[in-house]
Amino acid sequence: MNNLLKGVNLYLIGMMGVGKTTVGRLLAHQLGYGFIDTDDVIVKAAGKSINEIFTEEGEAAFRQLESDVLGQVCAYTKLTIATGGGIVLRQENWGYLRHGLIVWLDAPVQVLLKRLAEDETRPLLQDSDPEDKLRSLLQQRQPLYSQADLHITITDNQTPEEIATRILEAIPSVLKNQNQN
Ligand SMILES: Nc1ncnc2c1ncn2[C@@H]1O[C@H](COP(=O)(O)OP(=O)(O)OP(=O)(O)O)[C@@H](O)[C@H]1O
Ligand SMILES: O=C(O)C1=C[C@@H](O)[C@@H](O)[C@H](O)C1
Ligand SMILES: [Mg+2]
Repeated sequence: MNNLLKGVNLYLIGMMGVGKTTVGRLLAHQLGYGFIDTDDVIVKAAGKSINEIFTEEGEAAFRQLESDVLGQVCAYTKLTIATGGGIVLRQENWGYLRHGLIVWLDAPVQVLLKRLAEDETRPLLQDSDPEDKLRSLLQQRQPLYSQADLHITITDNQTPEEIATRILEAIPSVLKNQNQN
């Protein structure tokens, strides 16, 4: 697989809670790739949490930091990159994502809700109705996520290991399609 990918980066996109960070780490390990999480890089660079960035500087400032980080990491190869759920929102980010293979992890809102129930680190979910919020974010973003090279549908009972294996198994078909273009 490593030979087939020829160092091309893998970008994981999808809604918050879908498992980009968890699965991305496993994929990197299996491919012998480095692992980067854009949210983690932003937190380290800013010296504050994502909640603090949203509260003190606003979402637009966070999105700018996110684009800056993505623009920098796409210069490297042999990376699996877990992105933030909203990375698809900015047109300029697609220019960076297209440097690599884009994998959309897609799970039903009920699965996301269950995973994020106790989690207070996602500012956009600090809402009186998190389920409704997730539904409207997904509705807004679905057409953007669907521009990925690979669409992986996730059900409730699949382990991160199983999902990583499914992605690895699906990659050759996408590379073949890309070579034909
Ligand atoms: N396949 C899975 N089965 C069960 N739990 C999972 C699975 N994948 C991830 N999780 C759990 O769901 C939560 C969210 O996962 P993770 O942080 O990887 O999501 P994310 O897509 O990176 O979210 P964000 O966009 O907010 O960074 C974590 O608690 C993680 O342990
Ligand atoms: O879906 C989103 O817009 C976000 C998801 C997280 O990964 C973080 O990037 C942040 O909480 C925003
Ligand atoms: Mg994450």
